[in-house]
Amino acid sequence: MEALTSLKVESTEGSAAIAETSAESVVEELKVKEWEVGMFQNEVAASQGIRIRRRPPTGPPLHYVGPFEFRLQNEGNTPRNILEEIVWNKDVEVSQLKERKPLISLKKDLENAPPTRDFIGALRAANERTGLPGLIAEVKKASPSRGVLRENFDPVEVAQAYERGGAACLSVLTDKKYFQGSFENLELIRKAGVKCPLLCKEFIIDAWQLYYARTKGADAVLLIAAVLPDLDIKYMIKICKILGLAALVEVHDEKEFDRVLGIEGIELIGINNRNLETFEVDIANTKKLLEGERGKIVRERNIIMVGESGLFTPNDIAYVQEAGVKAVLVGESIVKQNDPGKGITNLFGKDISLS
Ligand SMILES: O=P(O)(O)OC[C@@H](O)[C@@H](O)c1c[nH]c2ccccc12
Repeated sequence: MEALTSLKVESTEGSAAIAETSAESVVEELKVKEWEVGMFQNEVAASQGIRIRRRPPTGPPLHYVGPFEFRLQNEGNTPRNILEEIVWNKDVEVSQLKERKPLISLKKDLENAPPTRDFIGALRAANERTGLPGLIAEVKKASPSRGVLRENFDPVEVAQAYERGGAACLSVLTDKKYFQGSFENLELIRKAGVKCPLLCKEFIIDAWQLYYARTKGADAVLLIAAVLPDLDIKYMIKICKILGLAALVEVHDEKEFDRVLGIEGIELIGINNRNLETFEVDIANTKKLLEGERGKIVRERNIIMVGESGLFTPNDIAYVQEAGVKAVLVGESIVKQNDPGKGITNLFGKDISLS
C-alpha cells in the first residue's frame, strides 16, 4: 500500500514536471516570437529613415537560434541616444501598465471620461484674437537636457497661471522617469476645472496609450515621427478621431516632414527645434522646414503648424511666426518664471490675457 502511494506521488510529480517544462518552452517560444517581431518592426522603421530602434531592451532571448550577427550586434544592448533610451523604457512601462489595465477595462473607463474639448479650434481662435501664434504652454517640471526647471512645482497652480496669462492650450508632461511628470498631474489639472484643452505630452508607442490618455482627461496627444513608422501614425490618427482626440504630429527634419505630409487627415504638425537625439536646439529649424514647397502644401491644406522648443523672447516668437507657424509650444522660458502667467506676457512682449 505504501509503495503504491509513493509511486502515485512520483508519477504526479513527473507529469507536473513535464507540464512545467512545456509551459516554459511555450513562454520561451513566445519571447522569441516577440523579439523577432521587434526586429522586423525595426527593419520597417529603418526603411523609412527612422533611426530609433523599437527592439525591447532585453535583447534576444537566451536560447535564440538566429543569424549569428544578430546576437553579436545586440551584445551590450545599449541605447544609442536619449530618445532611444526613453522609448525602450517606455516599452517596458507600457507593457506593465497594460497588464494591470487591459484595453477592455480601459474601454469601460471611457464611459466616465470627461468630454474632449476642441484643441485645434482653441489654437485658431487664439491666433485670430491676438494676431500672434496661439500658445500651448507646457507644464514641465524637469527635462533630461535642462534638469529641474521649477522647484516647489505645483502643476495645478502653474496650469491656472498659464490660463490666466492667456494660453490657448496646455501641454502636460506625463513621463515620470525623464521629465518628472505624471498622469496624475494631467488628471488633477483637468479636474481643477482648467478650461484650456490639454495635450498629453507622452512618448506614445502603443495605441493603448491613446485610450489611457483619454481616460485621464487629455484632449490631444503627441505622435513623434522620429519614433513611429507611417503605418503606426495612420492607425493612431484613426483611433484619435474615434476618441475625439486631436493629434499633434511632431517632426524634426525634412524627411520626417515629408513622411507626415504623405499621410491623410493630418491637421496639426509640430516642428521641434530640439533634436531629441542630441538635444541641440536651433529655432532656424522651423524656418528651414517651412521654406518652399512644404510651406505651400501646409497652407493649401490649412494645416496648423506649431513651432516647438527653444522660444524665449518676443523676437523668437516673431521669427517663427514669420516662418509660418500659427501656434507655439513653450515650456522652459515660462515655467521658470515666478509667475508663469507673467512669463507669457514677457514671452510675447505684451499682455495676451483675456481680461
Ligand atoms: O522647454 P522648451 O524648450 O520651451 O520646449 C517645450 C517643448 O517643445 C518640449 O518640451 C518638447 C517638444 N517635443 C517633445 C517631445 C517629448 C518631450 C518634450 C518635448
